[in-house]
Amino acid sequence: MKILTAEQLSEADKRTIERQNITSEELMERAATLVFNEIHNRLNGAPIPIKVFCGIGNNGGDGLVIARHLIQHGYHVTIYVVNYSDKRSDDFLANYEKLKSITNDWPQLIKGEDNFPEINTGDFVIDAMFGIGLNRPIEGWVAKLVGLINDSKAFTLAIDMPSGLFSDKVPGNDAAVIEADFTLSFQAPKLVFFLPETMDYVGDLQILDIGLDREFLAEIKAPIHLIEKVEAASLYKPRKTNSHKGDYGHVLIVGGSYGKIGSVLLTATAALKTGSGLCSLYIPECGYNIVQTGLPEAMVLTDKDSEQLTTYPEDFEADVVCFGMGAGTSQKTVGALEDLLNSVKEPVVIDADGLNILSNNKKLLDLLPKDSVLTPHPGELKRLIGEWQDDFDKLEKAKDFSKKYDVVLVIKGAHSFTIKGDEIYVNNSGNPGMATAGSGDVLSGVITSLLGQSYEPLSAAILGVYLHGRSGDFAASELGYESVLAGDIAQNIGKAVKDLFQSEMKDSERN
Ligand SMILES: NC(=O)C1=CN([C@@H]2O[C@H](COP(=O)(O)OP(=O)(O)OC[C@H]3O[C@@H](n4cnc5c(N)ncnc54)[C@H](O)[C@@H]3O)[C@@H](O)[C@H]2O)[C@@H](O)CC1
Ligand SMILES: Nc1ncnc2c1ncn2[C@@H]1O[C@H](COP(=O)(O)OP(=O)(O)O)[C@@H](O)[C@H]1O
Ligand SMILES: [K+]
Repeated sequence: MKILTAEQLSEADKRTIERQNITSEELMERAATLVFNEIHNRLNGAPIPIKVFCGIGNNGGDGLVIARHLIQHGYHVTIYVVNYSDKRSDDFLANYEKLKSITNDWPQLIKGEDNFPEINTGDFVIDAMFGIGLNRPIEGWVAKLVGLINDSKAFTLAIDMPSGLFSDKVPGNDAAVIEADFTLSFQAPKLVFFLPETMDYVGDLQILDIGLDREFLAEIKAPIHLIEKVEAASLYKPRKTNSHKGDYGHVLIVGGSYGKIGSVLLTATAALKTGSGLCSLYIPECGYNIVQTGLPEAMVLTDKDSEQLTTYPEDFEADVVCFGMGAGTSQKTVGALEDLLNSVKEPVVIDADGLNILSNNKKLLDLLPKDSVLTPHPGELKRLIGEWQDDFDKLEKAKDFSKKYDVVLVIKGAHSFTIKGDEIYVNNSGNPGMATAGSGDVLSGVITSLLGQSYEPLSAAILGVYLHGRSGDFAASELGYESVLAGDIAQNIGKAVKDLFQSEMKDSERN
């Protein structure tokens, strides 16, 4: 799904109005009625106090339409107009008029702190103050109202965007932003919904298809995509009946050191579980018995050093090589990575200490084969590309890095970002149960396996990140977040792959 900017969405609104020959008021009615339907489906007529806070632009207009439908369906609704300016939009005014015929309870005007209502924990608050039109931080008494709503702990539903959040920049440190429990957003997700610095304001997210012009949406150039099941399934390559293990790639996992052999075991398990035909490991000698016992399906070669990697087996023929997990960063191991990069010409996967070695020895970056996949978590990324000012700056720097070294970057996190040049793919699977030791090692195994199965590097990274998250979702639905271990993620890869072609998740599997 395309992630769009405020400008692109406003343009889509305009084109829709032209091509569908409707008024902007009709489009507002359509969009806000869909929101009402969602609320009605969930509340089912419950007599809880609903407080709708409307701005005076079109986001406020949406709020008025939602409130009108709620009143007509017998809900207990109080409407507040947050009168931060007198420049009311036309569609706001039209819907303000419409209220007259359905209620005698006229909206309450808020013009300052004296007009603030009491907001109780049990209230249901609808935030329709600002949407994509916000062009400067919320200030003064409106900021105080945002604080009051947040402090109330009332369940808060944001319409289109939590008020105070911009679609294209991060709010300042003490900016007033609604902390929504749920956001119902129109037509397309916005990037800030997924960035570490802003995602917490959004709560649970649902995108409503409000029927904006299909042709325009298809044509629009969007360098940022949200990856969900349909997008992941479109990348999947089915196995052929008439095939053998040689068709599915021989992966070589290089890593491990004394006390950190488990990491390579996790990576190799994940690679085999993702479908690699053959899996070999190159590890220090101390790991030999551990790996041969823990994973009899894998083959093991050992370094001459018993505790750390010092070389790379140059004449070994693998389809793809992955380097780094548990390897340590000793000078001898730097040499091992240098040997590897001097002998391998196909894209490699570099993770963990492999990334740390690259950060400490920047000249090695020039040796990376084109389209190699690097999978840093934010700490490793910082060492690789330097500090950033905010998440938008981070993405710019990451794009520059990807272009400079011609590599695919996977920035891991609650939503992992896969970056190649100017293209960004935001993952939407996974859960906090995956914040556990070794889950990154499993991801490297999945991506390496897909590369070995002839997926293009970018596709291997996008699909690998999605499948890894989905495997974590299956693990968490069975075990609960706290009990998910990295090995459980690897054990559930098969379910994640099967699930690509199953249409609906059972509720019990939802996270
Ligand atoms: N136009 C359409 O066809 C549709 C628009 N929709 C709604 O329209 C919203 C966008 O509406 P608007 O463009 O009217 O903008 P908003 O309602 O988001 O904001 C209102 C106005 O407030 C002013 N403003 C911005 N920041 C301010 C601040 N910090 N303090 C005081 N005033 C400030 C701006 O001039 C802005 O236009 C969307 O988020 C969505 O909710 C939906 O109804 C779907 C269809
Ligand atoms: N809250 C979360 N939601 C979704 N995925 C998560 C979450 N926390 C961690 N993950 C995923 O788990 C993995 C953690 O990797 P990493 O930080 O390298 O861990 P380790 O070094 O222990 O292997 C990443 O793929 C990341 O995207
Ligand atoms: K809002």
